[in-house]
Amino acid sequence: MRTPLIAGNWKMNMTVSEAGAFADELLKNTLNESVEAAICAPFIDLPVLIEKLKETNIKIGAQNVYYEQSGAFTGEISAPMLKDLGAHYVIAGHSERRELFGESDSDVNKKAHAVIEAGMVPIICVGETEEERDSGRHTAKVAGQVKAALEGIAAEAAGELVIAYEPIWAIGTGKSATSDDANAMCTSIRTEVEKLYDKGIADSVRILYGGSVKPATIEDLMSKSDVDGALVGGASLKTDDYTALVSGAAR
Ligand SMILES: O=C[C@H](O)COP(=O)(O)O
Repeated sequence: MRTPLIAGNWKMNMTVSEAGAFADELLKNTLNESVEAAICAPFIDLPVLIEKLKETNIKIGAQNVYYEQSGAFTGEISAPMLKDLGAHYVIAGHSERRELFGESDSDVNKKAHAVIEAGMVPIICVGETEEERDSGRHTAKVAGQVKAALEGIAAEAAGELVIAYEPIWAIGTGKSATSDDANAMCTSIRTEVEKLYDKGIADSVRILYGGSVKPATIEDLMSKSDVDGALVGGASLKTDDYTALVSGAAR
């Protein structure tokens, strides 16, 4: 049985003061404990979140990482730095990074390796453009991204992974995939993982859907067999919506 996961992705939002205030507000709410809750925040917000939420089960994650351990890489943050800080998750290959910052499948794979080697869990993002879906290439595109991201990842680590299926056309647009379409893609991702490893690993990998998920849509998504939670952008920025998403993800 896979534990449902709601991972907020704050993207480039929230100053340190705002992050601190969010944590203080969140502490007043009761989060459903049968669901794993995580917040992936800008690097500068991680210390305040980790400190303020340390008595809770909420896991804190980063939104990016550089795959080298240390060295002359001005402006970058390494996986060992994030681990030392207390991060649990690191998003790798979000479509905004792929599209706006030129991140390749190979970069995503190196990032996933670095995160695992440092003892954290990558949330690997995959997803197709609207044009790829309209032309029927979405399944192949996503399978290719999964295969490339998992290249060389050992079976022991693979079962712990989180993969987020985020159709690019549904991100921040208010246009969500139907729960059936989301589930069909999550199923095909699980099938790809089974091809690369085995059924046991495919059954334990958590696969999230992302793209305009709101408190009003989470229950329908979670009623589907292969959707294990959501990676949530906009709706994770308000404590009450975030709390409602966690409640709605309970099975
Ligand atoms: O990582 C989260 C996704 O990009 C979804 O963002 P959104 O919920 O604002 O559409």
